[in-house]
Amino acid sequence: MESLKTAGAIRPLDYQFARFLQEMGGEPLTVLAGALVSHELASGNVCLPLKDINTRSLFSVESESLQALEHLITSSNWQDELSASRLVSDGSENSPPAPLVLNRNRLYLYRYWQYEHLVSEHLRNKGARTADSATVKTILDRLFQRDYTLLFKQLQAATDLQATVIKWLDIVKPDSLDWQTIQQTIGNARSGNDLAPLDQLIPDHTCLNWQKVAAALAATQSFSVISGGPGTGKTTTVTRLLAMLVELEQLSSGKAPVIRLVAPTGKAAARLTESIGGALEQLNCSEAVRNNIPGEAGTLHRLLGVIPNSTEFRHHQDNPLHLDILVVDEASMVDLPMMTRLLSALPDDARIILLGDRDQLASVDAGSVLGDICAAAGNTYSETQQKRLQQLTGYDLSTERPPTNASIHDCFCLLQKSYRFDASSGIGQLAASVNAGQIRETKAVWEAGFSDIRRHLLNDSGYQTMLQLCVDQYRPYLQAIKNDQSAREILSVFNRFRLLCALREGACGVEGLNLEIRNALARHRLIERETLWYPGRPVLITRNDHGLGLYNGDIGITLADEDDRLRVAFQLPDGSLKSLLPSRLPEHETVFAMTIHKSQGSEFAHTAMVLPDKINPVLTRELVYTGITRARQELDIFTTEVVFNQSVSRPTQRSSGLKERLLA
Ligand SMILES: Nc1ncnc2c1ncn2[C@@H]1O[C@H](COP(=O)(O)OP(=O)(O)OP(=O)(O)O)[C@@H](O)[C@H]1O
Repeated sequence: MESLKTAGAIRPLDYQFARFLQEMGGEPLTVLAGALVSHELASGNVCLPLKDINTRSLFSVESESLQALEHLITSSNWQDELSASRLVSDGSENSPPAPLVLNRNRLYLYRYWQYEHLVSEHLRNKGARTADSATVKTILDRLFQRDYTLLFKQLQAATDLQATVIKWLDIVKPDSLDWQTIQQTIGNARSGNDLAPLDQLIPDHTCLNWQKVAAALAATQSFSVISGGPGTGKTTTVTRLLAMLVELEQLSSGKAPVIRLVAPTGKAAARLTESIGGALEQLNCSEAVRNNIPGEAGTLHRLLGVIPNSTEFRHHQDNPLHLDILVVDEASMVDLPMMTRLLSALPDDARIILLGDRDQLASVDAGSVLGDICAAAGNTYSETQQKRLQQLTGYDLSTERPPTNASIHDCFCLLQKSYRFDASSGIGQLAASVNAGQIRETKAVWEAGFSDIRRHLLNDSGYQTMLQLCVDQYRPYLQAIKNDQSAREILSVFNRFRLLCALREGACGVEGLNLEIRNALARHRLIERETLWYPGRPVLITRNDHGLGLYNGDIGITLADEDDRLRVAFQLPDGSLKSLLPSRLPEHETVFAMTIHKSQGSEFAHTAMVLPDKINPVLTRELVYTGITRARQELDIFTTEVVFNQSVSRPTQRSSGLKERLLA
C-alpha cells in the first residue's frame, strides 16, 4: 500500500483509510478492499462490484505493481471473507455500524451506501398524484395547442410538404390520414390561421408529442424526470407544465404553489433564467398564472443555504425547504451526495422535476444519478400509467410493458426531437451519431459536407490553425474592450466562442493552450504580453465563494475602471453585474481554453474542441458528445481519426447500485 501511495497510484486519502481499517483490526483483505473502494470513488464509482474484481485492473495500475498483493487478491473468496469481517456490515437495519457495507455483492464506504439508500428511498416514496383528468386535459390542450404559424413558416421553406407536416405535428400514424385533402388545405393556405382545418384532418390520436406527454406525466407524479438532448424543449416543456400545475392549484385551493428553479452552477442557472424568460413570453395562459412562475433560477447551493466553513446546509430533513414544486435543471451534473442532501431537504408533499441530458458526462464527483434513474425507468409505462397519459393527452401510447412493477417506470419522459438544429445542421447529426456510438455514420456525417462542422487533423499545421482560429474568434471581444463597450456586451461577445479541451495538462490541454493562445493574442497586439493581469484576461472561478456569490464555473473578464484600476466583471445568474479587484477573487485560472467537464451547463454559438493525439482514459463517448453539444451554430474539432473513433467507441460506465435499487 505504501509503495502504491509513493507511486501515486492511490491517493493519500485512500492510504489513510486503509491504515484506519488496519488499526481497527481489519484483516488484510478488508484493508485492501477498503483502499480499493476509496480509490474507486476518485474515478466517480460509488461502489466496488465484487464480480468485477478479477477482471478489472485494480488501482488502475499494471499488474506488476501489484505482485506483493497478488496472492491475497487471487486466493481470497472476497464475498465470504468480507462478509465475515467485523468492519463490514450488510446494510440491513439491525446490522451494527461499520466503515464498509457489502450489499448485493457491491462494496461501499458506509457513507456512500447510505447516500444511495436514501436517494432510492426518497424517490420510491414520492408517489402518484391525483388530479381531475378533464381539467388537466383542457389545460394541456390549450398549453400545447398546435402552432400553425410555425408550421406555415416551415412549409414555406420545405421541399417535401408531407415530411414537414409529419415532423412538425409529431404524426406517428401517417398512413391513416387523407393526404390529398391535407395537401389541398396547405396549398390554399395564405397564413398559419388557414391551416386550422388540420385539427380535424389530423386528429390527436395519430400524433404523439412527447413534450405534452412529459407535462401530463408531471401531473400524475410527485417525482418526474424529463431528459433530452440540446434544444429538445426541456425548458419550454417545464414552463408549460408549471403553468398547468399553477392553474390546477389555483382552481383547487385558490392559492398559487411556491415554485423554485435551480441548477448546479451559476452559469447553468443563468442560462435557465434566460430560456425560461423566452418560454414564459410564449405561454398561452392568464397573467395570474404566468406571474406565479418564477422568471429567475438560482443555484442548488444557494437554495439549500450554505453554512460558511461547513459541508452542511441550512436546509435538511429537520429544516425542510419552503416550496411546493422544485425544478432542477442540468441534473446530470448533480452528484450522489448532493442529490441526497437535496431530496432530504424537500418537504414530504413537494413535487420535484429533474431536467437534463442523460447522455452527457456524469457529475464530476461520484455517481451518475440522472443516468441511473433514466436507465432504471426505461421508456415504458405501466398499464395504469399508460391509460392515464392516454386520457390526458389524447395520444395512443400503447408501448411495451416495463420489465418490473417499480414505480420509477412511470416517472420518466424522453424528448427526442430537437427544435434547435434544422435539417441542414451537421452539429445535430454529428451529436446523434456520436451518441449512438456509430462510427460509420459519424464518418458519413463528416463526409456529407455540412457547412457548420469542420474537422481538422491535429498535426503541427492543425495546431497552428487552432491558434489562429482562437485569435480570430477572440479578437471581437478584445476589440469591444478597446471600443469602450459595456461589460455586459463584452462578456456576451466573449461567450460566443470557446475552445474546449479534453485534458488539463499537455500541449493539447487547458494549461498549455491557455499559454499558447495568450502568446498568440499578444503577438497580434490584442493583449499585453508581460503582466499577469491585463485588460481582457478572462478568468474562470474554480472554487465556490458563497460570501462573494461567485461559484466554481463562473466566468469574468478583466477590465479597467474609470480610475484605470483593473477589476474583473462577472454577470450573476439574476443578470446583475459584479466587479471585483483581482486580489479579492477566489481560486481562478485563465479561460481562453477550458475543459469539456467545466463547460457543462454552457453553450457557445461557436465551439472548438481539441482531443489529445493519444488515447487517454478520460476520452469517452459522453465527453465527445458533451463537447459537440456545447455548439449552437458552428463547431471545429481538432483531432486524429483514431483518437476520435476510439473515444466514441468507449461509453463511460460508473459502478453504482442505484438502478438496481430503484427496480427492486
Ligand atoms: N414545441 C415546440 N415548438 C416550437 N418550438 C419549440 C418547441 N419546443 C421548443 N422549441 C424551441 O426550441 C428552442 C429550444 O427549446 P428549449 O430551450 O426549451 O430546449 P432545451 O431542451 O431546454 O435546451 P437546452 O438543452 O439547450 O437547455 C427554443 O427556441 C424553443 O422556443
